[in-house]
Amino acid sequence: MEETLEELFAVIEDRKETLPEDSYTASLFTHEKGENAVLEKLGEETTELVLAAKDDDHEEIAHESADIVYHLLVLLAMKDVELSDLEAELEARR
Ligand SMILES: N=c1c2ncn([C@@H]3O[C@H](COP(=O)(O)OP(=O)(O)OP(=O)(O)O)[C@@H](O)[C@H]3O)c2ncn1[C@@H]1O[C@H](COP(=O)(O)O)[C@@H](O)[C@H]1O
Repeated sequence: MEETLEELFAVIEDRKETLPEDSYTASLFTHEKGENAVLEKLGEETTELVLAAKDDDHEEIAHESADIVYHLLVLLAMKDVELSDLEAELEARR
């Protein structure tokens, strides 16, 4: 899991740097709505996760959770927050 998150975050940071035209991630960094594009996605997907949880739909819960984690990592990269900052915060709570 940790490796998956680190690899995904590295890809996101690369997309932020290189802004390929065909990249969904890059489109979030260049969106005309600015950071609101990713913030809106996080809001929508959180609502979808709540509905999936209410339905006890395990597959959908995993799907929406993955959407949220991905968009959360995009937000961290957008705000120049490192993955290690998130990790340190979680570690401090143990
Ligand atoms: N993990 C993701 C990822 N999760 C979600 N998404 C995109 O996020 C968008 C979600 O928006 P929507 O909710 O409107 O899409 P949807 O499928 O209709 O929504 P649901 O019904 O599924 O909730 C879709 O376009 C997905 O393709 C992602 N896009 C990219 N990644 C990762 O980012 C990497 C780089 O991707 P690119 O930037 O596209 O090259 C990929 O290799 C993946 O590892």
